[in-house]
Amino acid sequence: MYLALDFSTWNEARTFIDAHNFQGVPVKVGMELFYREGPRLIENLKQDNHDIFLDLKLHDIPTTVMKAMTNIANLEVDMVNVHALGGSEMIKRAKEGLISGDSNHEPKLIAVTVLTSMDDTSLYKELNIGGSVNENVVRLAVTANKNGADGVVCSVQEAKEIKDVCGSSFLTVTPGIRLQGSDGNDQKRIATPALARENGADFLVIGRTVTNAQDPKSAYEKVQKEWRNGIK
Ligand SMILES: O=c1ccn([C@@H]2O[C@H](COP(=O)(O)O)[C@@H](O)[C@H]2O)c(=O)[nH]1
Repeated sequence: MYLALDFSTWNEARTFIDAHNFQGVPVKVGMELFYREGPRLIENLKQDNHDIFLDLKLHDIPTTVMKAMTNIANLEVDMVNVHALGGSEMIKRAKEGLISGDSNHEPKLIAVTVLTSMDDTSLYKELNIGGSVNENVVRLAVTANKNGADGVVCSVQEAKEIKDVCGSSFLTVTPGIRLQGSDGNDQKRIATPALARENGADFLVIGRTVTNAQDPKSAYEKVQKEWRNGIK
């Protein structure tokens, strides 16, 4: 389970981690924090023994993504990602870039399918993309799988079908996690930790349910417990 460090500065993120005893938990670093703090942030988090999912969602021509991934590989994080919509060649080259880094520690390559902030209406009415979200997610997962990705970002709703189609070792990383009755915010495809468990998601990404909670530690533990044990 990755805690999304959606903060503007390392100082804010560290204050939150320390105040609520999240020392050493796996964390997800996104654009907001990385674009402010850069690679030294990763050094700081590694020194503090956090596993790191670097969520920069690369999407560019294959050569550019490959070269960027070579540099990212040297940060020795655990997981990185690209947008699957960049296509098969881009995904292949991203993997090549990760392999060709100087480090022996190769991060897992994850492809973002359809953002969890989108639903069927956003795809069709806004973007004129045919097919349901579910169909598009599964198709992108198959492309990612064929071209060397280790898994995908998807919603909990698609996790089971992706495992059926791509195999059980193909990873499903699922944001949009909410406790029963919590605000979905800008997310459209949300699900509880219990459903994530039922659908076989490998990793949860948990942000505002914890970071905006009155008692973040107890919200985190509730999510963790529900994910491990289901609702009892
Ligand atoms: O499809 C995606 C891909 C990435 N995310 C990221 O996950 C967290 C979710 O935050 P919540 O506060 O739990 O909604 C956030 O950092 C997103 O950038 C995603 O939500 N959906």
